[in-house]
Amino acid sequence: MDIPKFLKSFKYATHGILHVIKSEQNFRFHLLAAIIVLLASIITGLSSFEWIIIIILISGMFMIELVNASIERVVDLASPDFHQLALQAKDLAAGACLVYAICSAIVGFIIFIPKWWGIIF
Ligand SMILES: Nc1ncnc2c1ncn2[C@@H]1O[C@H](COP(=O)(O)OP(=O)(O)OP(=O)(O)O)[C@@H](O)[C@H]1O
Repeated sequence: MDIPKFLKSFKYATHGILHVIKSEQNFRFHLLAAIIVLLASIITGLSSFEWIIIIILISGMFMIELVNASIERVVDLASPDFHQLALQAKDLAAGACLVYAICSAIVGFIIFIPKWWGIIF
């Protein structure tokens, strides 16, 4: 196994994540939302299964935002001028992020609302 090559791939991946944090406002918003959800999870007290769901949802959101940012860059490179297919590629990727965000919010409500219900009422 080529260990230096393996370690370099971590370096490149870290560069990609740092770049997207610096350049993408949406990613920073999701980072803030993830911190709030993690704090709420700690304060609320979740089961192991619920923690697994929350971690999958948060990491999934980051993954899809990274893929979306990647698609945006490839589209800008391939089609700097207006093109209907460029528009569709970017809108489809943005749509994928929206579907996942809505799904995550619904699952979050299903986990948290019953736990908070007893505290609030
Ligand atoms: N080359 C293009 N041809 C046609 N439409 C485009 C093109 N580039 C962008 N668009 C349209 O403009 C929208 C916004 O594109 P933009 O590149 O600004 O991405 P964004 O979603 O605002 O993300 P970011 O703010 O991170 O750049 C796209 O979703 C698409 O509808």
